[in-house]
Amino acid sequence: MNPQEEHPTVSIFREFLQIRTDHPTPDYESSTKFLVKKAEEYGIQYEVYRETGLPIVIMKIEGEDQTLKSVLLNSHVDVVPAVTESWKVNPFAATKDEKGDIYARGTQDMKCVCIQFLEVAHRIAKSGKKLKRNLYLTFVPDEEIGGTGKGMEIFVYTEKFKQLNVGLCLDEGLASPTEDFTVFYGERAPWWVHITAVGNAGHGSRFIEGTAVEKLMRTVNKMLAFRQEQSEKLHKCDHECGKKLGDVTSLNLTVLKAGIPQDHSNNYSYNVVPTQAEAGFDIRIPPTVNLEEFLQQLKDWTAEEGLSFKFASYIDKNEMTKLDSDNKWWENFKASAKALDINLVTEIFPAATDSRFIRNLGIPAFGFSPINNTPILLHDHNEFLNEKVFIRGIDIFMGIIPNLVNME
Ligand SMILES: CSCC[C@H](NC(C)=O)C(=O)O
Ligand SMILES: [Zn+2]
Ligand SMILES: [Zn+2]
Repeated sequence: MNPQEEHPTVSIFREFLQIRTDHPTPDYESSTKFLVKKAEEYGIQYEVYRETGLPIVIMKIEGEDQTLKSVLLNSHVDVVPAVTESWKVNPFAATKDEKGDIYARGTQDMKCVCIQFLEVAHRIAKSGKKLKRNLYLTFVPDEEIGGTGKGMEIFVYTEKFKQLNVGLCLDEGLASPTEDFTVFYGERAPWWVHITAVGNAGHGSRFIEGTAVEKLMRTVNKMLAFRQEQSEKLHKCDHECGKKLGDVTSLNLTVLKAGIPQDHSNNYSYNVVPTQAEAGFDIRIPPTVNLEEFLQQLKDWTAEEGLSFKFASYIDKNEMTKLDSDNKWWENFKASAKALDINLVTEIFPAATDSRFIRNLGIPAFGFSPINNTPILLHDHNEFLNEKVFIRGIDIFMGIIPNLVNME
């Protein structure tokens, strides 16, 4: 290839980035059409599964032994919205600068991995050599809005998923700003809690007792005190004991509502004590925390009369993938990394991915995006990935995935 020419897989990546799969109205029909066309071109078996209500593209490279558990490469095709005014380029144009940095929403999260997985399948199919196990690729919708409803949460309970007979799943990780690569073996449980307080009304000039806001504030303050404890645990300990964000419980007050609107012009009735006040928290709980005990903690925080809560996101089970010598997949993965001379760092993913639905079925899953020496820019403005890092990622996957699929 002429050094001036763009690597063909980079061109495919840039084309895929231009497909508008951003929320709130992801164009899944176009991404499906794109992937199907590639599968046809590469001679890879595929089907478009629509039973969950949105298209899931499933590709298969048949292995020698159908009785063995398969390897699943799962990626989501949707991306979060981009605030165009805050970007230095159009976030859906996949502009490449003189350094080879490609700017677009989804460069890191996770259209890079979609195309890397596709290229790995392409190379395996092209080689004509059969691997031991079945290799599947799934391209799923709606991960960015939780994977619930029509996404992975539903798909993993279908007969179709069962038929895939998955033994190991690879899914997204995060970019690493250093030379090392990060592998995620679990993630924190995302609990989104909406607390409502009701209390007494009255004139704003009086000392009204038992107001909704007062009750809510007491709870909010208890929860923020817990937040402070956890933050100190992370920050005070950072250098001494190497705690990472994924090892502590984070809690953010992300919704706060009270007050009686007066009209439609942002005015409030400042002299009316409102009877209702609400707070929403984004809580992320490490898999080492007992979720039943944490639920009890939440009940204790909201025990005062007039307070209630409901979940906007909740899981009562949060399995990790064990990284011990009994996990042959992990041993195999590590051996490949060693042969590639890359250094792996293992962590708990601080946010949520579709892997949680896989791990909760008891299936091991690794979150791994082969991106190093790159700032973590998922969901951020000016998200980018360098083309060389992207291409090296395919070689890294080629050094890992066939070994996993060939595992005895
Ligand atoms: C409750 S599911 C939400 C999923 C989203 N995932 C990422 C990677 O940002 C999150 O963690 O907020
Ligand atoms: Zn993602
Ligand atoms: Zn994301």
